[in-house]
Amino acid sequence: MKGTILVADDDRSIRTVLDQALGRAGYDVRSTGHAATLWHWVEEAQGDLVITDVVMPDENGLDLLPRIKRLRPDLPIIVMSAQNTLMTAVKATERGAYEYLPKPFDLKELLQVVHRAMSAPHRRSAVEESSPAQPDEEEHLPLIGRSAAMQEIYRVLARLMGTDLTVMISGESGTGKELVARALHEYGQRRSGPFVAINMAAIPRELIESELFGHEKGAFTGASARATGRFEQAEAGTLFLDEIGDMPMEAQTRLLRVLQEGEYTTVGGRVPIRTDVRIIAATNRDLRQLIHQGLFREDLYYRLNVVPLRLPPLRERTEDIPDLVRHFLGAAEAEGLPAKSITPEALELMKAHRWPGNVRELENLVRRLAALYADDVIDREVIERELGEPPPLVPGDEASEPANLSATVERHLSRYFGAHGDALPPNGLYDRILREVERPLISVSLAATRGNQIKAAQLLGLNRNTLRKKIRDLEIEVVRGVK
Ligand SMILES: Nc1ncnc2c1ncn2[C@@H]1O[C@H](COP(=O)(O)OP(=O)(O)OP(=O)(O)O)[C@@H](O)[C@H]1O
Repeated sequence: MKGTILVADDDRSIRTVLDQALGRAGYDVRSTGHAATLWHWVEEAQGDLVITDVVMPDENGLDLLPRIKRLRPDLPIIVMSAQNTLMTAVKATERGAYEYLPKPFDLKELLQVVHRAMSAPHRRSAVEESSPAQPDEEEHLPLIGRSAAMQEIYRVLARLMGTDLTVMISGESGTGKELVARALHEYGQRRSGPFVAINMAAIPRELIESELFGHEKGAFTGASARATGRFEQAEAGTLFLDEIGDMPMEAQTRLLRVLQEGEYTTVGGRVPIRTDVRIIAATNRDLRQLIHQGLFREDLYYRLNVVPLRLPPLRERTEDIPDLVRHFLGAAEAEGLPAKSITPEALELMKAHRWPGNVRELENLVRRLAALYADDVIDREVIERELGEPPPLVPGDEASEPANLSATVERHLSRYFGAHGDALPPNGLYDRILREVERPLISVSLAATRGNQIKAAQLLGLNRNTLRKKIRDLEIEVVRGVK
């Protein structure tokens, strides 16, 4: 036997699955539906690893964790939970869990974690007994969403909690980059220090260096007095550098030096100032592309990209929309706006929307409805009116409307299959069909924008260079100024 695993979960089917899978993998398994029995086994010095659920009839598994850790600090514990909030992930990690797995979990992944835990030299997990990150049950920085994508983010955040690592958050505008940066700070070691945010895109380029590092009196025209910079303000805390891709080259060079040497000088100053600041950067632009174009320093990129964290756009996690809507409706109510509910049909319609502005767009819509809409129930018609049918790409061109576009694809497909009789079509169908759809889509967009590739890229939600490449690859003719 490779060792004994103690399993606690009140769901019999999960116990059965784990019994079988772990047994087959060569482990001895003891399982129970009660926290008390698990605790009893642990007290008796049984088991080499614990896998526990959080909600059990007699006790919360998370409350058991510190007790187990105190009694047997070397016993690794894997926590599984269907609650799937950031708080559960954070608490499990904070209380010494070896790993946290949101339910439903992938059995293969669980087995990998078990093998890892059993073969790792049993390190004592750092249990923060004295200062829990967030003593209250309520998350005061609520990150909403239980989709697989968000759960992965919670797990990374929980793991980062005990570290001071530099994090690079990427994601479209409005996906929650700043919220995640704040959560990293609030649940991290520096939570008693300041959180200072600066948006590179919002500050005139020539002022960025002085904003970041401060300046001496007379350093430039208009510098009538010495001013502190964000680095100084963030001392012993976290500095959030938003839209880092918009940072001018000279400022990048200066920032790189700070990251390498841990000190900087103010603009116009000579004396090096030591700094102790954790950096979190964010970008909605493709930094690799900026590097390629010579607009971003590659060495700085590697310094910042220690832990990359990608926030998915809302359209990739539409299952989170109902929770988000309820959350924002609740927030509006807490601010004194009338209570409202929303119908399932309205939510379905919202799930079908593309949300180019991501969570921010959704939040604004819900707030607007909470404030301005008279009825208590938000139904499908309201959402239809608010989100509106997207206008045809080319006004008057029916074929370019999305519904007709999919009909066109279907027509193409049936023609395609028809041409091959009963025989299967040749391989590579997916790419062929995509090319067939891509071509008219790009041509129509270019026609709609009179050949303006920047506007067409915006319309399509494509990067300008990606569009250019596609135009070249698909040999699309661009006619300027003609509709
Ligand atoms: N998972 C989430 N749960 C709850 N609220 C969210 C979530 N993600 C984003 N929000 C809310 O959406 C709004 C936009 O989020 P945030 O400002 O963090 O996005 P961002 O990615 O930093 O945007 P930008 O790139 O435009 O600065 C905020 O009001 C934030 O509270």
